[in-house]
Amino acid sequence: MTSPNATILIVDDEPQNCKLLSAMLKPEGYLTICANSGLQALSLIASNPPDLILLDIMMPEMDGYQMTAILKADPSTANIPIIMVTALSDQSACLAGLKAGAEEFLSKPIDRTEMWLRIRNLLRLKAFDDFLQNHNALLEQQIQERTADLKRFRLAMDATTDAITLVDRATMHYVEVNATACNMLGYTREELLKIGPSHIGAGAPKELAREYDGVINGHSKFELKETQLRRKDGSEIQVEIYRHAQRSGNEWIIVGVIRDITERKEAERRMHHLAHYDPLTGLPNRTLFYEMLRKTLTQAIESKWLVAVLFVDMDHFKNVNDTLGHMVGDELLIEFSNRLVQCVRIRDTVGRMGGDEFALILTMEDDELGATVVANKIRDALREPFYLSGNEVTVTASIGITLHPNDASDAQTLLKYADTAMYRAKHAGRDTYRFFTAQMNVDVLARLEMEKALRKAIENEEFELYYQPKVYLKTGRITGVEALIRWNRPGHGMVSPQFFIPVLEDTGLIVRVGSWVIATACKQIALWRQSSVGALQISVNVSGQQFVEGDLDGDVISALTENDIPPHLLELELTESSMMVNTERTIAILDKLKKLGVQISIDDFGTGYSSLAYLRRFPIDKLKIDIAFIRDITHNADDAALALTIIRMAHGLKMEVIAEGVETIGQLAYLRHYRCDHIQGYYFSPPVTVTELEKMLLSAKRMAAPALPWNMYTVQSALSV
Ligand SMILES: Nc1nc2c(ncn2[C@@H]2O[C@H](COP(=O)(O)OP(=O)(O)OP(=O)(O)O)[C@@H](O)[C@H]2O)c(=O)[nH]1
Repeated sequence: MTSPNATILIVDDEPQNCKLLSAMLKPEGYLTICANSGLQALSLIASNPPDLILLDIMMPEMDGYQMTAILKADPSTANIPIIMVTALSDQSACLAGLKAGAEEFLSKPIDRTEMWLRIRNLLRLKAFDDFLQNHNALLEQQIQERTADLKRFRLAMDATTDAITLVDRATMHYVEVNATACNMLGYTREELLKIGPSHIGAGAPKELAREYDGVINGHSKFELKETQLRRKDGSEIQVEIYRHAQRSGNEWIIVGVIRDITERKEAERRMHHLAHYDPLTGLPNRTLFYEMLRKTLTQAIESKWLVAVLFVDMDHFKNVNDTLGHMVGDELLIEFSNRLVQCVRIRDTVGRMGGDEFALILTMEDDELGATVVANKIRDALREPFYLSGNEVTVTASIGITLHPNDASDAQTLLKYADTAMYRAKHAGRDTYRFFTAQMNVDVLARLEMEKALRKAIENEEFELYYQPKVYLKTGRITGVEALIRWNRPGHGMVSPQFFIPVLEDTGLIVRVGSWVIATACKQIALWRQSSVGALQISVNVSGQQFVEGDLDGDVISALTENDIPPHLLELELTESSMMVNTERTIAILDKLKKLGVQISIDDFGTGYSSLAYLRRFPIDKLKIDIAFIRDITHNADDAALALTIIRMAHGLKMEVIAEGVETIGQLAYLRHYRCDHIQGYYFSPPVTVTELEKMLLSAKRMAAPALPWNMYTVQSALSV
């Protein structure tokens, strides 16, 4: 402070001296305070520090030296300049004053100008000193704040889960890295600060420099890049780098925030795999298969290749699931897919379309023979049994083949056509292949048309029941009838069940139609009971789907109660294969109905599983020998032997036997001879309308016993061979 109104403390035990000095200073604009002793002075300084002290040396109690020493020892007063005022003229007193810490001294008598000059200079120095001290304190505070900031920043940098790196564009070296960067890359900080991003596989130096310049020049202000980095141990790490440029003086610093995305990438890879591959077999799923087929077709058009799509469906796979369980079914699907893969070349594709359906893409340079070769290869590969959890299983497959460009040129149509051709192979008896033909398309459309018409037929009640009599061989009398559905399709006349039953089965409509048959048959039983026809048993055919998807026991029970008829007048005819679906449930339903008194019969016996031992689990009253064995019974020894075995075994199990499709007297004679219980067939009557049947019943039509022995000798000699 140089302004004259600085405060000056005058310390002198002589009040006169104080007054004199005050009088000298006031005109210069200084404020003065006086103290008569050292102690008073110290107390004044403590409450109101002056800018300068004029201090007498010789004072009682505490002299000027002592007071100076005290003030200079205290940091809060050390910078107050002290001028010692002494009457002593010797040099040693002055030096002692300076030694004690005083800045200046004045000799009495005091020269006004000298005093003014000294005071002014000391005040100037003090002001400068004060300024320096303040400035230093400020700088120190700033440094402390910066250090704390940096510490916080470092802590934050090190605490983040992202790696942060600062690269000097000029040297392409790291100039700063956080702890996460070190952990992520497996280097120490010191090691990283000696290298640059190109050392850890971020890119070739030139390429990286180009990228950094792009960031610097603002082509991409913030740039996000997915890449791989190499750890110190050589392992790779998937990262996402977010980069931006920061100017630092004349240099550019590239700040990189690096995130480890290895897990995310793995999850993405897994999701992609799940979305495109079948988890059971590991084969491409339907989605990926389509994609691959589309790509193959594009390439094939360019290269003028032929492409074949094969649709492969296992035959009767459901039986494996139902008899050996789903786990074994799964095992079979895996093994089956392995065999398919082995049947094709590496460049071909095998995919799983769902369930037991697989599809293949084959590219061929010449003709469609290649497709036939593969289809046969598949069939041959399936000849060997599969060994699944201790079970030996043999399966066959039905294969549909379609060709590009012959049949279609887009993936969807090709696959649809291959599927259609596969169905044709199924209908042809399975274990075979079929090429798609234009006629198949026509058939498919006709089938769709029929499906639509059948839905309408259910609503409009266009179905009718015909009845075929069953004759008891001991009496020749009609003891029951089989209800056979007919469809009186408007504009088409009577449609044979062989055309529409498979469509009802495939579409699931059989469940609704099956219920209708049961209800209608029961109504008819009731009507006959009330008429002169009397009690007559009707058997109805039941589909496996009625057990699984329908409410068979509910349908039967309500039809019986609504019409108030004794349950034994209703017989359910089931095929062997329908009993193999969901066996436990089927047995439970049949047991329930059997307990009520409903009769159970096995239809088409001999064509399916044909294990009597297995069938013993079911509550069966009657077996119906399939028409296929009856047809040639009189001249085919095998058929005759089989029919005989069935009759004997069934009787052994206390079941009755009925033969269907009996058309000739020879067949009748054979069956009667070997004690078949009932027959049904054109020999006695074809299926007829209710009216015709009623006529037959009322006229008590019966079957005369054939005159024996009708070519029985031929049959017997054939059997004895
Ligand atoms: N074990 C197992 N079974 C499956 C799987 N996916 C579907 N299925 C079963 O596969 C069967 C497919 O049967 P379908 O093709 O309709 O009939 P099928 O018995 O093979 O008879 P056809 O094809 O007419 O010869 C059904 O019973 C499904 O329940 C699966 O991943 N594992």
